[in-house]
Amino acid sequence: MSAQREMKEKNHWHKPVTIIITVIGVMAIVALVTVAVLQNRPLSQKYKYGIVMDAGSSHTALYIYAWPAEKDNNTGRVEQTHSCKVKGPGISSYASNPSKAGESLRVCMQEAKQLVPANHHSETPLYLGATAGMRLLNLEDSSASDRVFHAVEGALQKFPFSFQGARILSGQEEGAFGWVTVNYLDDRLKQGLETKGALDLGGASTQISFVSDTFDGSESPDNNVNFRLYGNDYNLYTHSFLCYGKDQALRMTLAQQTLSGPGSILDPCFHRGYTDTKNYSVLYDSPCVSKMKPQNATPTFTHKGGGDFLQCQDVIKRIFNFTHCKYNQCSFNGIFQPFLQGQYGAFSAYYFVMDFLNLTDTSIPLEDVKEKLKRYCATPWSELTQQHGNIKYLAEYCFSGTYIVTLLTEGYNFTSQTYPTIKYIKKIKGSDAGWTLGYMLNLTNMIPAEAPDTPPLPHAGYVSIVTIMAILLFVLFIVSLRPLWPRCSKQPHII
Ligand SMILES: Nc1ccn([C@@H]2O[C@H](COP(=O)(O)OP(=O)(O)O)[C@@H](O)[C@H]2O)c(=O)n1
Ligand SMILES: [Ca+2]
Repeated sequence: MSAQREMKEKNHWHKPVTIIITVIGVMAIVALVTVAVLQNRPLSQKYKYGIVMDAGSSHTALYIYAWPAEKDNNTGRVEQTHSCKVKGPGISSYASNPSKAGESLRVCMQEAKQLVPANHHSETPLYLGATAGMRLLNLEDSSASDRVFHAVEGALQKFPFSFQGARILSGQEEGAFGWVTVNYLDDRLKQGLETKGALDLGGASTQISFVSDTFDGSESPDNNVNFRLYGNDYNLYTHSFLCYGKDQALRMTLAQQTLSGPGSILDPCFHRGYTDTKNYSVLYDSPCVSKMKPQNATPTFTHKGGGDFLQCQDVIKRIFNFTHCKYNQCSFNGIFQPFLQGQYGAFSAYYFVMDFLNLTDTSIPLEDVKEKLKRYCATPWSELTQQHGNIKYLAEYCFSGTYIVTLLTEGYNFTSQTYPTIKYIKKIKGSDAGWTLGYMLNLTNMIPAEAPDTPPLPHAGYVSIVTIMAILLFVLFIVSLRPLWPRCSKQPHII
């Protein structure tokens, strides 16, 4: 009994002062770590928003983007949180009734109003960018395109967002911003990795954009866009072919076959058994073909399908001009193009068409792709309508698939060897591939020219080091109290 009491008395761990020191020590560590962690935690996830409307030749789409508020000029990733497809045709189709163009956007705008939190409305920028449909309308009748823009702007200003204007993008902008989008979403820009080329196929124009080591812009300055992003310089080659989107290319191919104004044509790009009566004045109502309009033609012609891939390739090739090139090398129509380099992302109609044809897998050899197209084009129209019903664009997929293969190989010079460098893509990490995201990133200065300063340690590493150091300090403190420790556990026996 007395030995036990004596031991208790000698055991300083039971002294109130030691207990108090230990408790204070533990509390100090907890407080220190808590303050350090809280002070440096990633700030709470408040978001900022941006809205871009893509007024394409065939339709308009609205995209909402969001990003963490504290990181807008830094490392945060901007993501597409919503998209809305406007009902009806593209705004350029409302040339004779502009107010309807404005009205058509209302449903998607209402949706955006619901989805962006109300307290963010006034600070959310809203952009509308128009592409080749409006470029063509502007060429054809600039006051009609002004009226469409006026109506569209009036409609968009009625919404509580920060409307930044509606304008036509140049072909270079459309190509370059598509390239920015693909490489931003792939995280290639921030990490300074080799970039991917971008291939965009629209209805009225098509873009090719890529970085080539053999291109410095001197040979063809019009095709050169320079960027400095995250501390890296990019010398981008880009070209937009107006009229070579798939809908205008179809018109040009039809125009090629109706130059002499026949009453009926057998078109190899349409299926056997397909027949339709078309209006000459409608077919030639576009600056892409208006000069080819046959004289003294009947008002209509019968459009019949022949279903022959190889012949279809031949008529498509006729819309490309390969005869003159004042540069070392050209794609077509006398346009300079450097050597193809690296990987490519092909989106918009490239994806829609190849997806429908089950040909998005580019590990399928090019020869097999052509073989499959040959079989598809030879499928009778009755068989196709039985299989698919009367879906939109069904009659055009033979033409569109053949056009894509011809544009890529004959136009841009992809070969059987380089075809697998193309990937048909719709989305990257949840955001649609297209020019809209790149356009917004540029206008909101969201991609810095220089690499942002990053903290020397990631947050988790920082927390671990603070915790370890605090525990170490406490252990050192306890060790420094050694003279106060109980002598030896065997002491009671000695006594
Ligand atoms: N589901 C869809 C949606 C669009 N598309 C096509 O994709 C193209 C989109 O072009 P766009 O309206 O952006 O036209 P541009 O102004 O970019 O030339 C059009 O040819 C549409 O017909 C498609 O094939 N399948
Ligand atoms: Ca487009």
